[in-house]
Amino acid sequence: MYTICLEIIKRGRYSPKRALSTLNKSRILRRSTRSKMDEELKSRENPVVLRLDSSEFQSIFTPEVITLKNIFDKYKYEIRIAGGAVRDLLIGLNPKDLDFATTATPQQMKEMFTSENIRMINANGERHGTITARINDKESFEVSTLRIDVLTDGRHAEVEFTTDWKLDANRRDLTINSMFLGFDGSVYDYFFGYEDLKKRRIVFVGDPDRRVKEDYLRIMRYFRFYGKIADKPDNHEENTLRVLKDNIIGLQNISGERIWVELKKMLQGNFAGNLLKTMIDVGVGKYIGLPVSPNVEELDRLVKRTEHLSLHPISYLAALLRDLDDVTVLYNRLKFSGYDRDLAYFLVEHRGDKEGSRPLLPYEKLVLNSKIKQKDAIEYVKEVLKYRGDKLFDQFNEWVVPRFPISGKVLKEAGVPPGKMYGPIISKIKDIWIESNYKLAEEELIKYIPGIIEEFDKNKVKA
Ligand SMILES: Nc1ccn([C@@H]2O[C@H](COP(=O)(O)OP(=O)(O)OP(=O)(O)O)[C@@H](O)[C@H]2O)c(=O)n1
Ligand SMILES: [Mg+2]
Repeated sequence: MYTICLEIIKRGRYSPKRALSTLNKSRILRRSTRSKMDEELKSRENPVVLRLDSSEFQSIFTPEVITLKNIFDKYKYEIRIAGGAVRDLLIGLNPKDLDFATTATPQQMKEMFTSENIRMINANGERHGTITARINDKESFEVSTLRIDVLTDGRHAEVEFTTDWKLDANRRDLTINSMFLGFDGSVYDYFFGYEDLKKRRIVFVGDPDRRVKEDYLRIMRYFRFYGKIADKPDNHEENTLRVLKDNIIGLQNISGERIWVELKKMLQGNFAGNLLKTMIDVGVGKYIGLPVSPNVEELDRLVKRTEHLSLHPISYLAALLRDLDDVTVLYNRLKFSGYDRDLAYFLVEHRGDKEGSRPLLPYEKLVLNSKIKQKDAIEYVKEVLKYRGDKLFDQFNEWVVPRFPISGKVLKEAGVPPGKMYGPIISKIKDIWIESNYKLAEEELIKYIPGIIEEFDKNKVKA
């Protein structure tokens, strides 16, 4: 441990004080321990488990990807597609982005790309072994040097580069995310990820406790990938849930933004409501800004009545919140977008609205009198109707927003002197127009102006 400590200080990335405190907080994996673990870890001698037919993966080889590959070939470095893209291809999904892994060090990549006149962007990743190359000014690719995480504090890692593919697979979170794809279609799978994918099991690579302690965000990722891969809502391994529970406090140091990225994707996937409940059971709630006793009964009701619908991720969270203050606390922790925040406020405020004789009227009013963008208000109303499981959803969907005929220009032409009165007058006429079910036209509406002004004047005198 002493040697590692000295080495870290020597590398100059940490001050001696910070290095010591990081060491105290973290798990040190000495190389001897690491190789012992590797021996113990169930892994495969021959990692090539299958060869994909070219029709299964050719579509990802754009001319830019081929250019990238040719450069690595020319300099005799190995390069393979890594992680999520391999997983997605194997389950028949089109990967949305490709991450590459290579035996070349960042320095070697920099020299190679410089000689080949390839632009490199975002130098920040270099410390962790990632170089981003921009090919043909069209596509950017992240290429990461194979690495092991020597030192982790649950958020960041101090890395060491390697040319051993198995060691790089070994530092990844889940078996299904630890595979590589060669350009000839070979799938390299050291830790039985392909089997787990087929069995729809979400399994950490090696010791789950160690994996989670390396990066506590993996607690959230576990649930996200469960929703993506599993075929039953509640088929977790008991030991895995226990490990997540034991480590839950680690989430407190993970940024809200990173948590929200994972949580949002989880809530957009399968079994969102069930998984949210399991997350609460393992104790995630208080670390992600949910109230001490989230309203799980409301979530249950929501899930039951909306089974056939796809809800906005915010709806599931809103169900757990009891009032507007709860929304503020959640927003302060997760820092979601202003749109998402206002949707949460809107849902909590209007999910219990009572129905009158014109059931759509309150929703029409929300849109027509909205202070936010009309387009957003329409989306919010649709979501609240979905949330309520309301039959009105289809009816509201067909509703065409009518055009309000009165503007400042009309008032001016009707002889109202310009000034502060325009806003309140327009708003009053709008109410009359809405109540008339949008039947009254401009000529009829302007007839109300004198009466409205008279009433305002009377109120002014009284005040
Ligand atoms: N906390 C993390 C984050 C990422 N990874 C590894 O880095 C890869 C890429 O991470 P990311 O892009 O976040 O996830 P993907 O698996 O690619 O999923 P997505 O398709 O949603 O991007 C993962 O597959 C996994 O091997 C990891 O081990 N631990
Ligand atoms: Mg990815």
